[in-house]
Amino acid sequence: MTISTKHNDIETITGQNYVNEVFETVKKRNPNETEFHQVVKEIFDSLVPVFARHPEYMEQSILERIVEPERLITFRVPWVDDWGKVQVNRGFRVQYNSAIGPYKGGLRFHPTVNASIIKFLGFEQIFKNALTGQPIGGGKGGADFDPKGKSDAEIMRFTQSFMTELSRHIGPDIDVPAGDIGVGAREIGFLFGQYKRIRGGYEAGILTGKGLGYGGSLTRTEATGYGTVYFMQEMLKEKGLSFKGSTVVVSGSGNVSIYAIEKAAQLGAKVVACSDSEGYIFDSNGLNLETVKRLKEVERKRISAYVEEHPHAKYVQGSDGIWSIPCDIALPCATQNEINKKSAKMLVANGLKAVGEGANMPSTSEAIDVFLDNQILFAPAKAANAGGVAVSALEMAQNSARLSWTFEEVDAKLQDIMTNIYRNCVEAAEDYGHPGNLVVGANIAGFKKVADAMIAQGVI
Ligand SMILES: NC(=O)C1=CN([C@@H]2O[C@H](COP(=O)(O)OP(=O)(O)OC[C@H]3O[C@@H](n4cnc5c(N)ncnc54)[C@H](OP(=O)(O)O)[C@@H]3O)[C@@H](O)[C@H]2O)C=CC1
Ligand SMILES: N=C(CCC(=O)O)C(=O)O
Repeated sequence: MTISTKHNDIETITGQNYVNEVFETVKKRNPNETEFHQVVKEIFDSLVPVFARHPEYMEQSILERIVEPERLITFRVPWVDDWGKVQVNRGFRVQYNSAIGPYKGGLRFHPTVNASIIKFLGFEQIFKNALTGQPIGGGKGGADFDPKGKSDAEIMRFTQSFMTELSRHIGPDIDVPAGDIGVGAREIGFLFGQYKRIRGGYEAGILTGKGLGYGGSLTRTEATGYGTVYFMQEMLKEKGLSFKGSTVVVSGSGNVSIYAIEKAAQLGAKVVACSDSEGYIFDSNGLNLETVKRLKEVERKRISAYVEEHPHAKYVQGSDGIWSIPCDIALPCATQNEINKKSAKMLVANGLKAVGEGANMPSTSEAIDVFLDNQILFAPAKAANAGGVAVSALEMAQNSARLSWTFEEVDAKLQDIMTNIYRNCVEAAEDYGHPGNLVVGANIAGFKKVADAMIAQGVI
């Protein structure tokens, strides 16, 4: 069905004109949302060659539809701190796109969370989830709550208040949240308990990243970090490179970072540095991961405490400085825009061979240009870090079937998924005239799957 649109002379409208026109509308409709604009521009620019071959997407105004969330919910989150003082935070959930499945995406608790952050993460999630091959749509949520320094009791009271509101909008076949920055096993547990209390029934599939004792999946904790390394392994292999014997720098020291370090080391790499939001550690012998895990996952300490146990190591204040350390492979696994143009140039000058984005949008667009212009192997976030949400979808499948797979079974599925994502990105890049550019490949491969489903389902 061809719907006539304002583009009545489609043949003269190039894909770039169409993209530019819609992007201007996006900026006007979403003023000052810089992170959201950044991710939209990257994805839109990748899609230009698609419209030349598929004018039907322009005729159906697919960009105008896909960039506008199906709904964005904000809500008040009141809670009482340990001194009896009432605190108020703002909660969000963007239910971005359900063309290929229920909304699926993490929850981020961090003081910087706002509509722009949630929409950038949610828009990115649509295409990431499509790349996994799993039946999951795109969503994301969170709150401007800072978990750092809060007691377990305060975390519980905040998450219970947050879920009291969010529970109105989610369900195992509607919207399934999970973890992200500031939302780990502890927070997921409290969220699940409150949801179960409100629902009055046991809906295991309402959240993923659950504890193993109440419906969680083996390998989910490791999945994002492992998956990033599995994706990189595919990319390196094609160039005769490997993690074995490579020097690696990994930013962050949270869930994604820790398990990227673990898998890289298992493959024979020497991981010499990691960071947190206050600074980074450098250990020329290779990081002692057991120490990092205990400091971060058990004692909830700053990464600076590492040097008290390993005095030969160095702690430097300021997390940005980590990119001055010479390495073969950089794995940014902390947060958005952590690698800028200056850091990218420094990495390249120091002998960088490959980048794997474990975090969401960790490289600025200028940094990506530096990597691609210097033929650095670049694994973009929506492809490289899709292992987490992919195993979340496997957790949903296990919950639906009321069974549990072994660690090895899930890990094998994860490896297959990451290999397929890599192949699909390579093929899409070649097919649309950008061989080797996995940014373009990932965006096109993810977009086409969602766009075709949207067209099949009519103008809704
Ligand atoms: N968890 C998941 O399943 C997935 C997560 N991701 C992405 O991976 C990244 C890390 O997430 P995750 O490991 O889950 O989160 P965690 O909260 O477990 O860890 C986040 C890490 O990044 C650091 N960090 C956070 N904000 C900043 C900042 N502004 N500057 C420097 N460092 C910072 C934190 O340091 P500090 O402790 O000092 O705050 C911490 O070391 C995020 O971009 C997330 O969106 C992507 C796919 C899946
Ligand atoms: N935070 C995540 C994981 C989302 C999920 O597992 O639903 C991401 O893909 O960015």
